Amino acid sequence: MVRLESVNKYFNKSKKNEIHVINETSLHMESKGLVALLGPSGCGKTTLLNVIGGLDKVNGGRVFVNGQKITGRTSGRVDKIRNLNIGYIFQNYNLVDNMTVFDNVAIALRMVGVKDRKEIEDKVNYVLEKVGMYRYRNRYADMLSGGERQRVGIARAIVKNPAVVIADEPTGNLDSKNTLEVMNIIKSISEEKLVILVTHEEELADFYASRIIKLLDGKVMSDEVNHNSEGLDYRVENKIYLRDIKEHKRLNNGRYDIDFYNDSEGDIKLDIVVRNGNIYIKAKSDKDRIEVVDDNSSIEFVDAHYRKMTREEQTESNFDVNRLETKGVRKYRSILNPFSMLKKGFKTVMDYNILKKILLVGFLISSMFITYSISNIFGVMNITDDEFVTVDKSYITLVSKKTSVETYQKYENDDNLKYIMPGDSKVTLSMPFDDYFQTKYSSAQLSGSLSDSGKLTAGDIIYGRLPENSSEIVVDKLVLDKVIEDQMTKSAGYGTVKSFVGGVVPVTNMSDFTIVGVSDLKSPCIYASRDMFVNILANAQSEEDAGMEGDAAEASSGMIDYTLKTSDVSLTKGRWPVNDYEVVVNEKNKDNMPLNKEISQKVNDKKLKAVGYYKDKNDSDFMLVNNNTVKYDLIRSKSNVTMCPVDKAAAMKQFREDKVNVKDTYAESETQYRKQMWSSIFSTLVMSGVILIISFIEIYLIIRASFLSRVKEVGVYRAIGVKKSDIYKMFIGEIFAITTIASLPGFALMSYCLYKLSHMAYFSDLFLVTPWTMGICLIIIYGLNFLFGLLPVFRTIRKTPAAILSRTDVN
Ligand SMILES: Nc1ncnc2c1ncn2[C@@H]1O[C@H](COP(=O)(O)OP(=O)(O)OP(=O)(O)O)[C@@H](O)[C@H]1O
Repeated sequence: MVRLESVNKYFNKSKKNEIHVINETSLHMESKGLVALLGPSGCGKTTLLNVIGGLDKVNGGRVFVNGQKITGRTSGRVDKIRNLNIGYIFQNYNLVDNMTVFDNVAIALRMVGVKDRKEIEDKVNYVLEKVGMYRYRNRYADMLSGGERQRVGIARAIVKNPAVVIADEPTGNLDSKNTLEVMNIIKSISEEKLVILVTHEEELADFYASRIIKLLDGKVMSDEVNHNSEGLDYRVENKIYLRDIKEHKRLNNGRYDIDFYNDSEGDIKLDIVVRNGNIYIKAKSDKDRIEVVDDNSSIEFVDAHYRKMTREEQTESNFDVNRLETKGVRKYRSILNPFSMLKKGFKTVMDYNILKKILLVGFLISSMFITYSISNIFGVMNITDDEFVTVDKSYITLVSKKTSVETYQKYENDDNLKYIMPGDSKVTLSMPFDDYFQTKYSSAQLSGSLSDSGKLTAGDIIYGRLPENSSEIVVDKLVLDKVIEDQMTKSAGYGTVKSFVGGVVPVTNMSDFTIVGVSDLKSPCIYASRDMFVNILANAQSEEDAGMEGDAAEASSGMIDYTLKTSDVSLTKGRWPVNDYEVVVNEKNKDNMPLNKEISQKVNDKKLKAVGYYKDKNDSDFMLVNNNTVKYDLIRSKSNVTMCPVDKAAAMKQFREDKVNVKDTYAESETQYRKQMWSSIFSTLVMSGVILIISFIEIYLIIRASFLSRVKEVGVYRAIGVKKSDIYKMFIGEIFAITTIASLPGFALMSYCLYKLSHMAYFSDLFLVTPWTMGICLIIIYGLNFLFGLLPVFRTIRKTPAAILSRTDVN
């Protein structure tokens, strides 16, 4: 049944304090009988049992249990063999403290695959009754005395009816009465099974054992069949044998019948009072202690002489091993399924003491930190178009400080370009708030990139409609979004993008434009008719002077398309400037600007020719030229040319091949913005990184602290044969419960706050609160808790059960 072949075991091998605790031991034990291992303390008895029971590894030799080798095999395999074959009674009980007596015993049955509740109940109750613990079956193990715990440990070992029972000092903590009861049970088990017993009490071994092996310093000193002694001289302290007491006096006068037994020398002085049916006894000397013996007391008076226990009395034990025969096929089983795993996890957390519950606040805080940091990192990394895009996304820019009109005209006729315009296309149109008196003198500054309304289709418009004539414009939502953030705009009644539809936008020297539609093309554009571009560029504020008020907005050179003014001024002499480089000036200048003569003002390095005079009641002094001349003036005064290509990529390629300096405005502004943002992103990353690391350390420390107090529990579970996977499950369930109870609310709270913040203009770019960023936060929170939580479990569980227990053995 159990065979050891040249087994060697060392502790602290190759170190100064090396102990050769099992020394070349070979033994063979049959499938029945009670084998007692005797020897002085520290000679290696427990270690030998651990090796046989698969709780510890050997350094050499082989061990077989029930024909199966348990040395040199995986821990899972060893667990299986020992669970199905061995019942272990531990010297220090190894009960699971937070389980009831019943559950401590029942777990052994569940592990060998017994599922039927009734069967479990019958067997557990039977063994508990036999070891005298039935009435305590619902008590938690940590409320039991040492002797009671030992009896539960015995019940657990035998309940599964194992082929081998290993008993390490099973009676070490029992009084003599219980010792005999337990030994009688063990003896009756050994009639059918193999029991290996370690005991210090030689007389017990002599009486009960069928074979006695004596060990010394790890070696077998003797190994003999025990010719059992006749009787067991084992005095039971709680029985007082009255006939062995030397002095006996009797007082019997009819009314009083008192027996007095005394084995002490001194005087006995007592007052006995009987009153109202109660008996009061008072010792006259302080030294005498009085103990009342009644039905509930553990002391028993026996009206006989003490005698050794006889073989017949020993076999009187009515322990019936057959009642423990399991019905189904025995199988090494997991004791937890996903449901019970979670249930146990939540229960464990709920049962935490107050200190541990306070530690849970740490999880709450760290999950808040993690959520904050992750959302912050994503927020600053997530650069959206509206943060940097300033011109129509389809535009490219010809980079040139000064462009010649000839070059400009060449590109104007290029088939690859839909249209071009001088400068960077950015304009600012002022829309005055005329609706209310209070806001009359303020205006909304609509800054955007001038773009062709002809490109729009009805599907691009989210409010209003497409323009129908050249005085109607469409503004993109991106432009308006920036404007409505302003409090003044809101109080002027323009709190929504939609409210801008119908807004009137005056441009100096031109007739008013009306906003007829709002587009949503994520391009910051003001869409107007292409014919209007030159005049808008010449008369509207450019981006730089957008901040200035009033007249500063006027075209700096004072050159105006005469068609815009024909109704305001009257031509007094000459004709309108239909040809390029012709000009009509105010008649007050006629003396120094003679008709049909070149004047000193130049456009495109060419002198203008005065072809007429106008009269204006406002006494203005602008130069009226044709649209081309205005354009030439713009070309020469502005750096860069904005181009709208038919196909951006193809145009860029072509320009690069021709070595023309063009840039993809959208791509470049993105790169530039990213560069500019990097410094702030970097500092955010560092801060968030530090917060994350602090959170990780916090989680690790909390779980580690919590786990250290649990190492013993893990050792106990491993020792009684619970699968490694079940121990992982227990902790997974617990970590899941901790995370759900403590971290999840922290995450939810922080997500809610960040969500609110991210809807405020100032914070909107700082935090990204989307389902997927929050999903990532959750994964990180649960993932980290599992990782750090299972790390100490993993490190501990790799050790043998004996090694885990030896670290925590304080009993
Ligand atoms: N994990 C361990 N690491 C180092 N030494 C150990 C370890 N476990 C036991 N020992 C030592 O090995 C020797 C044998 O210990 P073991 O517990 O097997 O003896 P024992 O005969 O069962 O003693 P006792 O009768 O007191 O229980 C002892 O000297 C003990 O100190």
